[in-house]
Amino acid sequence: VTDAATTGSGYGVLDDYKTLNTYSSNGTYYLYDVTKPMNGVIETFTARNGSSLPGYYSTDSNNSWTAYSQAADVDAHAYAGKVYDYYKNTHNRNSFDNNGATIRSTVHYGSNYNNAFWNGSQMVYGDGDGSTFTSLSGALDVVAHELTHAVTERTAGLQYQYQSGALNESFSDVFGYFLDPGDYLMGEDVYTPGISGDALRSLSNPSKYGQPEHMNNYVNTSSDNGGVHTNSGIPNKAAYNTISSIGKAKAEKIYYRALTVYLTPTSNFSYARAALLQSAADLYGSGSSTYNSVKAAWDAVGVY
Ligand SMILES: CCCCC[C@H](S)C(=O)N[C@@H](Cc1ccccc1)C(=O)N[C@@H](C)C(=O)O
Ligand SMILES: [Ca+2]
Ligand SMILES: [Zn+2]
Repeated sequence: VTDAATTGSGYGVLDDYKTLNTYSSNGTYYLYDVTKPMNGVIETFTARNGSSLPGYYSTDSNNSWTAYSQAADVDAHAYAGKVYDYYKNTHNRNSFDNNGATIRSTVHYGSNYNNAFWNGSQMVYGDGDGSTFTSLSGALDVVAHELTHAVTERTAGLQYQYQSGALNESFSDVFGYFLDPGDYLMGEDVYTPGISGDALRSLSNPSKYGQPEHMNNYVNTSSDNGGVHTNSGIPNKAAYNTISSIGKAKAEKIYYRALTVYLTPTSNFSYARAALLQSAADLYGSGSSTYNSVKAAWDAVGVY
């Protein structure tokens, strides 16, 4: 019996049709993408609403992934491939370890689970409860957020607490924007399916969703690892200021260089400003308008 890379198709969480890089073996099709360079693999599993990982390979009998129960699998797989392609094509990074590590996702994690995460080895997505979230892999910015945690872990290693943790969260949101640049919203495609126009967070208006957007409003708390999902509003706003003044193409180069060259596990907001300024100087010159825009972006959020 021949095993082979195949092309399937199906519908995502938003009922959107897409083709899929799959694999056939012994008459069964797998969400197993072998099309990436240097034998990189992207593979998708289902936890079948349990909590053991990775769970079971997502399979189909005829390579037509059209069941509603498969929509989360379809998007986790397709969007992981998109994020792989982004890091390779834009930053010449071959997977999160820059050495072709297998990118593994598991969907249908837990019951009514309103979150997604990187567990140090793989991405994990809940189905949501249908009110706060629908299946979280249905949003490209969510997938990019989670895979960027893997990149951060292998590079800056920003500790997931207090200011370094808020930076960790912010870099995941910012690369979520770079993958999904149609808006400055985060999670809008899967957040509150019954309500249109809202989002979990906004990079342009963090305060719209309860986040501070200036250092004067930094929230001192021990919950949520020191408010990592709250205080990320401050670097998120600085990122919006940067992107809106210098454009996406320059901003993504500066952010990638800061993350991979300068940031460290204990970097705080002030150090992130310095790292981004140094990256801007390296790439565009210290007297450049680009450099001055990054400076102004962080001045505006009160981080020096
Ligand atoms: C398991 C413990 C929590 C891990 C937090 C993960 S990394 C996380 O930040 N998940 C994102 C998911 C996301 C990303 C982009 C857009 C929408 C939703 C997140 O922001 N989770 C929120 C709900 C949170 O944990 O507060
Ligand atoms: Ca978005
Ligand atoms: Zn996160």
